[in-house]
Amino acid sequence: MTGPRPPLVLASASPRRLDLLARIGIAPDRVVPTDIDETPYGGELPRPHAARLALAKAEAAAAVEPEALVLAADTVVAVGRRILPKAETEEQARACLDLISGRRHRVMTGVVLALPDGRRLKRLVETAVTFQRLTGQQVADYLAIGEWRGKAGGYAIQGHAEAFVRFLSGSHSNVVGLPLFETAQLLRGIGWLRP
Ligand SMILES: Cc1cn([C@H]2C[C@H](O)[C@@H](COP(=O)(O)OP(=O)(O)OP(=O)(O)O)O2)c(=O)[nH]c1=O
Repeated sequence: MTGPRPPLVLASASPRRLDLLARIGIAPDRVVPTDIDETPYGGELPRPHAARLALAKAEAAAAVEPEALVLAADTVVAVGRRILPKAETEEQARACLDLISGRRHRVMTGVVLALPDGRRLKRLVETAVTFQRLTGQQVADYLAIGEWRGKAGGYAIQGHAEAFVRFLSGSHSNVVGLPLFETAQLLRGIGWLRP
């Protein structure tokens, strides 16, 4: 990147993404939450869905911050071709947990870096996760804690649900909401971060 380094804008209302970036020493200059419709299209597959929403968030923030470097992401939990919701009710969270109990599922995050020159750099990162088979009591106890609220797939690996994870293959930070290695790679690639 030639010339002065543009400010970094995080296009996300998620405190997790801010925390994740802080872990690798990155503090965005500004946070611009976006409010886009996150409803999947009929028959939309998980990967294109995550990629589409990440780009939509990036474009929404870039429209108000055209001189900035905009980082956006969207995290989706999928069982096969099925996209699980971001749990807003206990019933939704229970349905998600019943589906992923004892079964391998995938967590994918679309990441988009929007540059002031109009370029859009994209990554799609996938992590495979297998939970132990959950007992009715474990589900009830987990629901009572409330950590599922607003989380894709009805759980947060960075909390009590980590105790259910039998197997994980790929990026852990990707499950929390932002794959740090790939994000750093994007920022290094444009010279914003030192290689
Ligand atoms: C699976 C999983 C998801 N999540 C969270 C990450 C994301 O914040 C959320 C998925 O929703 P997102 O739409 O990706 O993000 P968001 O709504 O929190 O923020 P914004 O749209 O403004 O960018 O689920 C966890 O925190 N832990 C987990 O283990």
